[in-house]
Amino acid sequence: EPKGLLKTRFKPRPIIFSPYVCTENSFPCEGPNPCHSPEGCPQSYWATGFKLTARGRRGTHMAEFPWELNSCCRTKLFSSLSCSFLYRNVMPKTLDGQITMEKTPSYFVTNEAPKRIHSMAKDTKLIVVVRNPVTRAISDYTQTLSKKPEIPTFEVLAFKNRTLGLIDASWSAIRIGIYALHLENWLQYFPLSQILFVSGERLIIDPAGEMAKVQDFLGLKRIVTEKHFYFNKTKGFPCLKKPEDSSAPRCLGKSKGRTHPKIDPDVIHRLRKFYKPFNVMFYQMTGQDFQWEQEESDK
Ligand SMILES: Nc1ncnc2c1ncn2[C@@H]1O[C@H](COP(=O)(O)OS(=O)(=O)O)[C@@H](OP(=O)(O)O)[C@H]1O
Repeated sequence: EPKGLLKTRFKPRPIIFSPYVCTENSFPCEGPNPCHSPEGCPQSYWATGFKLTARGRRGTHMAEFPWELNSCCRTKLFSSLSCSFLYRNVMPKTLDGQITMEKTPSYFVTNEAPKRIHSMAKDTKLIVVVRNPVTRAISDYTQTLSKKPEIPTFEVLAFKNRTLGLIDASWSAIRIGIYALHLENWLQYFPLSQILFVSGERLIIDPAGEMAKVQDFLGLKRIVTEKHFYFNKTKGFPCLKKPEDSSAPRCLGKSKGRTHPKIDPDVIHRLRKFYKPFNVMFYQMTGQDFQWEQEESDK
């Protein structure tokens, strides 16, 4: 069974995973493939492509997708397929009472995504998980570092000119955290009422609270509640209690909650100053105060 299929026991509204966004016949993924690394995406998938045989229209073909690839590679592969009508045609249909979900973090910062998604389905509901952009940048860097240990330090990458304190806003780890900028792009196509902003910080402290907002936003009954979570101290994250269809509790994987490197406090301070006006703008745009200015220290 495909791993990416988001199944749910919350009948009568099962959720299926059906990732396609593109309505234009273009290839959105340009530039080097970040998944081309020994521990990343196997080169052979890119060299030969995978078997996409449309055996039926109701999901059997999904098994042909190389779900064993990591999420980065799957996203890359999805992106390359998303503009193919073949791909679109072989996706399972969304049946009555089902919600189709697609989870690709990079869409939030992809210029063409709002227009494409809007032209595909203008009533799409959008959920964005945001966290303090400084912590986000460090987390992003930590993830890259885990794959490429030879990269320069965070402090080096963060600045165009450190003496002048000039932040390098073109570095993706930093650029992605300028949420107001990206949101502006989405608001050209979608009203704010169609976008839910989930606090990444609150998702850890109060997962049930954030999930309640998600369920309300999607028009679902509040089925996921406090009773489904417990806090795993070792992991530092909430975990799901024993799911009905499995014997073990479910925590986030090894790639979540990596220890972040210790960053020079001056650099943190400079970054906080850099983000402050953008954060304030973001709070005004969303009508939500995420309180990132109040966090005293980073992880
Ligand atoms: N459910 C939930 N609640 C709170 N925080 C979460 C959750 N899922 C992922 N994370 C944290 O988000 C950071 C990036 O996660 P991902 O690896 O999933 O990102 S990505 O999809 O690969 O881009 C990464 O942050 P750090 O661990 O601080 O580096 C994840 O731990």
